Amino acid sequence: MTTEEYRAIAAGLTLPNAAFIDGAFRPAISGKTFASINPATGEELAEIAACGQEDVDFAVSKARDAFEDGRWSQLHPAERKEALIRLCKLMTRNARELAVMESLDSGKTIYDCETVDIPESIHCIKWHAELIDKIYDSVSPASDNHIAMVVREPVGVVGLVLPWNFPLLMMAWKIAPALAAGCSIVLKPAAETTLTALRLAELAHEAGLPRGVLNVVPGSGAEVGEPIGRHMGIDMVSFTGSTATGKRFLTYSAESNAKEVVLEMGGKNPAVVMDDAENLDRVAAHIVNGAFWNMGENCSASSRLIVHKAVKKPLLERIAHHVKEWNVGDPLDPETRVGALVSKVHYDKVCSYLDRAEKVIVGGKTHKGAFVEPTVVEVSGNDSVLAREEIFGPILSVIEVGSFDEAIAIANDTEYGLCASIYTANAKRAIRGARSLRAGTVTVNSFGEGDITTPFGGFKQSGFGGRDNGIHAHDQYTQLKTIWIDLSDNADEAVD
Ligand SMILES: NC(=O)C1=CN([C@@H]2O[C@H](COP(=O)(O)OP(=O)(O)OC[C@H]3O[C@@H](n4cnc5c(N)ncnc54)[C@H](O)[C@@H]3O)[C@@H](O)[C@H]2O)C=CC1
Ligand code: BAL
Repeated sequence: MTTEEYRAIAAGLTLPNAAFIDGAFRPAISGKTFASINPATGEELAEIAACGQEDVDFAVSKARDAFEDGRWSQLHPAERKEALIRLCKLMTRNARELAVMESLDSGKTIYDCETVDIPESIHCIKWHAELIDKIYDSVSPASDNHIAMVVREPVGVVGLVLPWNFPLLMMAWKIAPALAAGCSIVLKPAAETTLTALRLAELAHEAGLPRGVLNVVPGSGAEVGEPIGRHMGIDMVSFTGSTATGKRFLTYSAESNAKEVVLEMGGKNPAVVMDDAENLDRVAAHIVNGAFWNMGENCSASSRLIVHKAVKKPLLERIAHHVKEWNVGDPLDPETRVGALVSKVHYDKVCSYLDRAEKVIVGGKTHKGAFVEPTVVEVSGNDSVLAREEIFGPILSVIEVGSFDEAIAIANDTEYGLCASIYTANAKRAIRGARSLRAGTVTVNSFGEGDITTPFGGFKQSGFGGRDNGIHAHDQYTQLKTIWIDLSDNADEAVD
């Protein structure tokens, strides 16, 4: 496919612009709208329904009706599985359209949308669909006179609040296990990136998901996110986004109905390179990918390079070489590897960090239309603002160290604990490092987030209450029930 061909698809798209509630597109009850902007061009893509409290109330009541009457929650697991598999087929049939929509809305490269975001979203939904009729309950080892069943039940109506960096993929990470478990959903996409969420809800309806089960309510954090967090009719919230906003959901829960809260939040993820790391060229390629993939707009981005002084110079030379492969350009050009940042607001934030950079080693240029070159900066130490704060842009901060213990101490000297990497040829060091790094995912001699089979979430202020992905994701959307059955004939025994 060429850029012109992608542009032609973009020009022919019908963009969804209304809330999707109870199986139908609906304008906001207030009639208000907000503009959806293509960050690469600054052009308006659509006017989207700006929902508020009354739309959230309506969506929750429809989700509750759906949950209580069992049209999805009590459907035979095999039928739930079939509906989700039909959804995957529809997504596959519409994959190119979804990829172009995602790229236009977020500034992500069409290359990533086509090779990661859309196929991995489909894979995620399929994986959880296949799991539905394979997870089982248990019987506890109670006494001979009793039998105790430990069963899992769907948690009920769940609120899902999404970020803008992987709009469709984060939706898949959350709706797939929630729907597999039998929950009903009220979902808020980030205001910057609403299009694919609305289109996916429409496709789910076409695939046979009953009305009211998957509701998408676009709008701002204050007008839709907070009402979801505080809603008395929502049993659980799963959120991905910044740590500051994530923590608010704990307050919302405490001040409303003590709903369960699962938070997947920020990261300032270290990549530790020891003096014995093998194949520095390969290490450099991983570091560059970890730092600059998805424009660095990634909670798991390796944004801090903690490198032993013995290999710093050759490693930085190889990093500078690999950065050249990450060309900045039109997101709809299939050759582009670094697209636009998600918005002008976010671009300004990333630029403000660049302005504070003490020593730029590679990159550093910015271009109108929210483009920032992959940039490597050397910082004086881990106290530098560039080493401490989540920038969420293509900026890699380099910190020099002299020993393994110093490297681990600096790696752990952060409020975050989402991901970490260690590069070393020494097996003991690799294992000691992996055990000492306080992060939910540690990769050895590579960058990555695991895959759909492995739980994803953070330690410290990166995560709270549960994990996305893997079989563990089901824990978020189910609750345990004990059913204790008395088998005795004797009334006295029964009291025991
Ligand atoms: N961990 C991650 O994956 C992400 C981290 N971030 C970080 O957050 C920074 C700011 O980006 P934002 O888009 O402002 O992130 P955010 O955390 O504020 O937004 C995430 C979601 O929460 C909603 N939200 C915002 N304020 C809310 C509130 N008061 N109550 C309820 N919901 C609310 C947003 O509308 C969005 O749907 C980024 O620069 C980045 O550092 C942003 C997106 C994803
Ligand atoms: N990288 C997937 C999770 C996130 O960025 O929020």
